[in-house]
Amino acid sequence: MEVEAASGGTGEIRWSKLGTSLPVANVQALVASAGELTADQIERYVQPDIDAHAVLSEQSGEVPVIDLSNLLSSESVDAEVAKLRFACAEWGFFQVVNHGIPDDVITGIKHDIQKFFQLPLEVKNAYAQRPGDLQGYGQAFVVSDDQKLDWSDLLALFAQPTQGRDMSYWPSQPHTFRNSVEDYSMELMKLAQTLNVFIAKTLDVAPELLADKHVAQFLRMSYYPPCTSMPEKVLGFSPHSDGSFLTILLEINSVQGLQIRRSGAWIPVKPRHDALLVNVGDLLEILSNGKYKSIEHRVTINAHKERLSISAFHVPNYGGIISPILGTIEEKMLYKAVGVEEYARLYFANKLEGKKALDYAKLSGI
Ligand SMILES: COC(=O)C(/C=C/C1=C(C)CCCC1(C)C)=C/O[C@H]1C=C(C)C(=O)O1
Ligand SMILES: O=C(O)CCC(=O)C(=O)O
Ligand SMILES: [Fe+2]
Repeated sequence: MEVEAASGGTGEIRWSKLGTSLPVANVQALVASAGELTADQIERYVQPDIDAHAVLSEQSGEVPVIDLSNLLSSESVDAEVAKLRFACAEWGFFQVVNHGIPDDVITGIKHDIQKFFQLPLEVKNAYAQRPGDLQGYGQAFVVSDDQKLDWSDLLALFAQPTQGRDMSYWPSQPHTFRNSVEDYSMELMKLAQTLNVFIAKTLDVAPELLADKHVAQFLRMSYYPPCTSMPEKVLGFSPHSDGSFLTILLEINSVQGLQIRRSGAWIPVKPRHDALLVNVGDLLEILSNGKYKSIEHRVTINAHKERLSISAFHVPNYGGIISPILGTIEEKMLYKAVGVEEYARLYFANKLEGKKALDYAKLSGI
């Protein structure tokens, strides 16, 4: 599909004006400059407690796998819905296979994101975040001069609804980039809506109640450079839960790095070339009254290989309100009703710290 090269988002869509991150060094350039990092630079990235001892690699193959073709077939739907319910309730993460996204769309986005991050810094900087804006090339969630920094760079784009896009942030190099992102974004919107229908089934609520929960889509393309000198001391993405309703992740180059927190341990997720990884976000935890948990996760860094991924955060309308829906409340309401804008503002105003943002929505007693 052709993407128009217009610039400027529409006035009523204010998603990306949610604040900004403090400017910090470009990590890819830091690594490419090859020289030893100064002690001050090292200090900004060294994490005090990575609990490497708590990594349970033997459980890495256990993340549930959901077969979308089984959900779409009348003979197998009930059994697959039960698997989906288990995945959302017990893991908060699942791999989706037979997701129906055409191979050329996946190949295109993977290729073009890799090409974008290979461009010279000055070319990428033409899309640098501007003050007050979440979108663009840079870093996120840096709110103070003394916090630990993540070992990664990112390109963040507001992708849906299309009238909210600011094309001045959409790279025109490689020349296929915009079309690849457009095609991938549209396919993911369809997938998210389909998943929504079945998530509603797992909660025994009418699908219409979830239909407006995936209206907007924000894309984060992450580049995690290798770190030869101290890979076990830095993190590509600090522990956090996603502020979205549902996140869909494509691991671009199959380098392992993502770990999810389960029973106090960290479980590495084995990349699967044939799957998309889906996770429950904070807003779905609220809507399901805590039946489904947005699970804390983090990204570790490889000593020799770069890692790339694209996360698609699906969220309701900016003006929407999320609260536990009837049918999910067994005894009492555990979360209060929260405005999506209100939650988004809170989420971006602070350093990501595990599931701390969600405390805001918790009613006392939990
Ligand atoms: C882990 O990152 C996120 O969860 C996230 C989510 C952002 C959002 C909300 C918390 C509420 C609704 C809107 C929105 C989708 C923006 C990340 O968003 C992007 C934006 C930047 C910058 C980024 O790094 O990821
Ligand atoms: O890169 C990854 O594997 C995960 C990224 C992530 O957690 C996020 O974008 O929220
Ligand atoms: Fe995440």
